[in-house]
Amino acid sequence: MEKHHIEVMLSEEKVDARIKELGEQISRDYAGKSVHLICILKGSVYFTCELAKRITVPVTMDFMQCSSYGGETKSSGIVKIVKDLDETIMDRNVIIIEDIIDSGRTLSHLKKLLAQRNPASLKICTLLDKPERRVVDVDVEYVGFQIEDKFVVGYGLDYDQQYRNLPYIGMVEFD
Ligand SMILES: O=P(O)(O)OC[C@H]1O[C@H](OP(=O)(O)OP(=O)(O)O)[C@H](O)[C@@H]1O
Ligand code: HPA
Ligand SMILES: [Mg+2]
Repeated sequence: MEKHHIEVMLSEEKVDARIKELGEQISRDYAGKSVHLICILKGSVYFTCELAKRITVPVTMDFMQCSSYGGETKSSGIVKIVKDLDETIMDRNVIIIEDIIDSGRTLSHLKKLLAQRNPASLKICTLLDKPERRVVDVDVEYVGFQIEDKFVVGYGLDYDQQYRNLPYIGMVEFD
């Protein structure tokens, strides 16, 4: 890893307050139904857990893992499925939960893959969106924050597997 330090971009209070709002919005949108949250490992673990606590309709969860970044700050462009879902999503109201949409490659690939499995509905919820970096277009229904083009860590996001446990979103500044 290059020499770097971390600066706060979004405080713990801001992130928590926005997740509460997203939970309330999802609860309203799915009133009278249940939701099946798909947590994309590893980055979205923290966000998925906090969001699930703020949703008031019945929630079930499953986990999937893709990888494209490895130890780099640039996507390799190849999305690998490392772990598939345990359960069927057929006829369920599925929401893919992501920590960040950057190039859009991961979510575009996942949305196509999951749409083929006949869910009742399929939406995407991401904590962070970096629109400037988009290479592949993807419709995202729920966005926590739009951010500038900085490599960010914390709240599940890593730089070479470090910093996931920071309770805020920090940006990596290279010294
Ligand atoms: O829009 P994209 O350019 O595809 O980037 C977004 C994806 O990259 C990160 O995952 P990563 O592959 O680093 O796995 P991780 O969650 O285990 O860190 C992040 O969690 C998203 O899944
Ligand atoms: O800014 C980022 N930080 C960490 N992981 C990422 N994966 C895509 N973009 C990022
Ligand atoms: Mg990563």
